[in-house]
Amino acid sequence: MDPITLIVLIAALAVLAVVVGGVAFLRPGRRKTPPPPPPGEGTAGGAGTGVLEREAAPTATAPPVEEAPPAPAIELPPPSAGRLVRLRARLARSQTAFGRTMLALLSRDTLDDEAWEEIEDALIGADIGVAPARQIVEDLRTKVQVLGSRTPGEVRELLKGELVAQIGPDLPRGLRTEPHGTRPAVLMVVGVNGTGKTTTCGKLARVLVGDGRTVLLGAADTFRAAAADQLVTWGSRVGAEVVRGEEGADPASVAFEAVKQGVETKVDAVIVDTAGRLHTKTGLMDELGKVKRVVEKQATVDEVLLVLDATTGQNGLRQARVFAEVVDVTGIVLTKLDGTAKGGIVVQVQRELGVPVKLVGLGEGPDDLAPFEPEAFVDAILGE
Ligand SMILES: Nc1nc2c(ncn2[C@@H]2O[C@H](COP(=O)(O)OP(=O)(O)OP(=O)(O)O)[C@@H](O)[C@H]2O)c(=O)[nH]1
Repeated sequence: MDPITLIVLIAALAVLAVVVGGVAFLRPGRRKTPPPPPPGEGTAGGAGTGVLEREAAPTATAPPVEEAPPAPAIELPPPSAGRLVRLRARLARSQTAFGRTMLALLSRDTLDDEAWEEIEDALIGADIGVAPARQIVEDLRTKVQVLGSRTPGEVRELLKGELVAQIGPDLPRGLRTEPHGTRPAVLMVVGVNGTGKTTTCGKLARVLVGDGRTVLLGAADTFRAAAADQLVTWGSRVGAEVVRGEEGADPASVAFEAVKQGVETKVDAVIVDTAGRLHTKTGLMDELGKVKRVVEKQATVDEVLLVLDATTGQNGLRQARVFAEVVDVTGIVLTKLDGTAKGGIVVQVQRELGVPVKLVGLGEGPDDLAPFEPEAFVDAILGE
């Protein structure tokens, strides 16, 4: 091939290459796929290319994802220590009339027989009971004679000493809530309906959770379905499971299941709410006795707490006595102390039933249940 033909051939090949390359470069569908749009973009149509719109289409038409309802927030109640001091204003409101009367009477210049009688009447009026009232008056008379003249501070200390002594500062008031190895502590709550029994179970669960324990609630008050519903509400607020049965189910079987589940799930404490119908003493004895027996097949019953409404006075005390006769009560929960000026019931109920008041209810709020402390109680009655 001569050089001229060769040059012409090379030039023709070069032109061909440029034409083919240019066509290839201009062909559609060879572009790199762009990066996915940031969330929320590129799915709404509008300015995007056809490819992007087609790819985004499934997302745009996907059924809306149903949002799960927000889980209820689990509350962490405050610890129980010092609660009575924090709640003393509740007591003061209802009790200071008694405290003020007593201090005024004892501060009189002359304390004659009539004055001492008035003091005794004021004590009896506060539901302290006749025998303890007489005892207090007798002691105070002797001390006042020894003292001679009395300053208001001395009068207050004298009275405080007498009231605390009658309440019994050394009675064992601690709740037994420690688990036994892998077995939970079991607390049974008994008492007449309407005294605040179910509310007490709920508040007690909060007390224990606030003190760092895990709790399971047993709704063995199968007589009133609303009581179980109430417990479920209390439990859900602090993350405590509730074992309940059908309305009218055997209370003992619910209590058994509750303790069984408590053992299996290794909670620290099981609180069992019971029905408090005062049908007949034998019926009550059978029912509570059976509940206790079946529970004891799996765990020790550490506390049987009797709930008593402080506003019901003698009548409430009479009913409470029936419970104390059919089960071995280990402690009293005195509710509604915020609604009575008769705080002396603490003294009477302990004497009558022979068990210490361990907890007091001072309102309808969830954390208005406090461990009972005699000194703080008397301080609240007498005012600071
Ligand atoms: N003021 C005040 N009210 C209280 C206290 N304790 C409970 N109550 C109220 O008393 C009412 C009765 O309480 P419940 O717990 O339903 O009574 P219960 O004894 O369980 O009654 P049953 O479930 O029928 O056995 C409720 O309105 C409570 O809020 C308290 O210490 N102070």
